[in-house]
Amino acid sequence: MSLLSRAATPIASRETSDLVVGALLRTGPGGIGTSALRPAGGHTATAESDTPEPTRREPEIYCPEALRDDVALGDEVNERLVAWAERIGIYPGRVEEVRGANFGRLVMLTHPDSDDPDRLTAAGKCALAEWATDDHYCDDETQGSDLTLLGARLGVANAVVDPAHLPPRYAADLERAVGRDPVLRALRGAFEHLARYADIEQVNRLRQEIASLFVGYDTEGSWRASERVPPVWEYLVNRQDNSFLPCMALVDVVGGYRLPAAEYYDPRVRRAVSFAASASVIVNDLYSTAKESDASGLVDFNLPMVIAVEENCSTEEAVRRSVAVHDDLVRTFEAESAFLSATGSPRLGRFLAAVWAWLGGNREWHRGTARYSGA
Ligand SMILES: CC(C)=CCC/C(C)=C(\C)COP(=O)(O)OP(=O)(O)O
Repeated sequence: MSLLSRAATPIASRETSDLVVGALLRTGPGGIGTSALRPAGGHTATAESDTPEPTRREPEIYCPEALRDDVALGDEVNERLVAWAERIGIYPGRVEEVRGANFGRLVMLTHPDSDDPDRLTAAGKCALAEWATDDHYCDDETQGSDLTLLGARLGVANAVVDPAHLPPRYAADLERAVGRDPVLRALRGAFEHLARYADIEQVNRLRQEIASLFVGYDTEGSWRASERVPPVWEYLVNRQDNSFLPCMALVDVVGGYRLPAAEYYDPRVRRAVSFAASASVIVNDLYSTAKESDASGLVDFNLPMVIAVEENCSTEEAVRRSVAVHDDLVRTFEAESAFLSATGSPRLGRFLAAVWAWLGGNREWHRGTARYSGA
């Protein structure tokens, strides 16, 4: 769950948990669910050794392809994001890891309807600030995360995202807290940059999505603190909030138009986009599972893990079932958004097409980022 190596508490709460979590821990990169995975990079043996390199595998999922891959644009945005991260102070001393994660590539791939580096950088800063909140507050003890402080920190972070209005004396205290904490500065800075392109309705929309994201972070912290593996339904409820929805919510901002609130919050649109959001983050679960079971035997939550625990099945089978959940979500989004596009406004059609494109770019980024491959 973090960009960086971290220490977390092993989780096991049900009778089967030790067994299943143990099985998950024994699986290394490329090891989990191999029969549900397909080779992506081929199988090679080096000249120096007859030992074959581990085959890189990736989940065979139902997902659109990325609509563009402009490496130069992605690099340009990435360098701007890395420079900003350094300036603002997130991930201190880990600049190369931030560069390798290549969040610039993520926004280039997921927003193919803009080639404006500044717009893309604004969206990238939002994503990076949201990720930094997760890593620094929730997942990475080497970056100061502390479960006992999580709720309080997220409360202050939310007061930066949705600015708190305090009596002057206390407002100064809040400002000092922001000055001390790079995560808070990143969240504020990202919103400032975004305001060049987002109107007040779009800014408020993002605030709301981030509030839900923070609830998701808190929920995961509670599972971890209580060493409780949630049932699958509860995991999926949380993963809808703790998802890439805040990124997807910006597709119109980056595209240079606005989907009005009446359409964005239409329950039928909300439902379709929520399916896409859940699918986007199950992709993350599928690609980051190996990273989340690190060599020191630590494990984090992901869909294959909670399915394996609840359904008492092998990790291979749990990956297969997770892929099936993912594919159902994508197909449902595809069908419902096709209907909504056919019957709704041209803007809605454009927005839903952009969410579809976002899914394709998201998977492409997960395929290559050093955040998950360690490349
Ligand atoms: C960009 C964005 C909304 C990120 C915040 C939420 C987040 C970190 C994810 C949705 C990814 O999930 P996870 O916490 O599992 O992340 P890692 O796999 O550790 O990168």
